[in-house]
Amino acid sequence: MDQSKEQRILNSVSYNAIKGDAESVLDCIDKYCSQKEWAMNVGDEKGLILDKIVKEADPTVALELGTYCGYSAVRIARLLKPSAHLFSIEFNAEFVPIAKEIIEIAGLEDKVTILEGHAQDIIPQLKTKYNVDTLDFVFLDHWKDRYAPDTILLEQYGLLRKGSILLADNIGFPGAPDFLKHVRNNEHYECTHYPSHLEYMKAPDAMEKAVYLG
Ligand SMILES: Cc1ncnc2c1ncn2[C@@H]1O[C@H](/C=C/CNC(=O)c2cc(-c3ccc(F)cc3)cc(O)c2O)[C@@H](O)[C@H]1O
Ligand SMILES: [Mg+2]
Repeated sequence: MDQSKEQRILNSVSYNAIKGDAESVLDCIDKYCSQKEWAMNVGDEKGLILDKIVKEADPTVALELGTYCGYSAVRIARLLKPSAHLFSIEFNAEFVPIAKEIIEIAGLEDKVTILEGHAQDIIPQLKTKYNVDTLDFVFLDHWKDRYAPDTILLEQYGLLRKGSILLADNIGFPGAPDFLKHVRNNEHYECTHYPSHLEYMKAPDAMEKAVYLG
């Protein structure tokens, strides 16, 4: 059976990236997806905004919703301090092994745990099953209509603390209007908008940072 696009991305990383070098893994994926096959990685331009916010947050415990091929997991994990950890939730069984392999090629397998399943099923288990207290940073990049309900779940399960930083991709396109409605004009959040462009394209996109105020 033909390989999937995600498998071809892994092949390219496996063949071209320098083992243990996270930057070379990111560069390889960005090159492949801008020159060969577009894919929905956060990409190099919005990736710089992600880097900035992760450095600002300097999280001990981080969560990502929507691992996909692991591009943003590598992007985030490469910036984590030694004691820090990233949990990344992904429900597509085809993507999980691909992401695991890409994270391993980047040498970041000890910093990232991929939790296979639906976010709405796993978020309620983070404290009990994964020993999480509260989350310092959350990157939302999964189905756009899940951003709002899953943010509410994070609140309801006491996973956010004063100062927890949420960063959401694709606020411009495909858009996440319910999420924006939830965090903007909400006294529990302080929001910042970051205009940018769609990964590997000229089309406009944006990211939104929402700091939980408790
Ligand atoms: C509740 C739940 N639980 C667990 N995993 C979950 C989950 N919901 C989704 N996932 C997982 O996360 C990824 C899904 C990402 C969705 N991202 C986008 O749709 C997306 C689309 C574009 C785009 C832009 C222009 C176009 F013309 C077309 C598409 C750009 C983007 O940056 C995107 O992120 C994917 O790996 C999926 O399995
Ligand atoms: Mg995205």
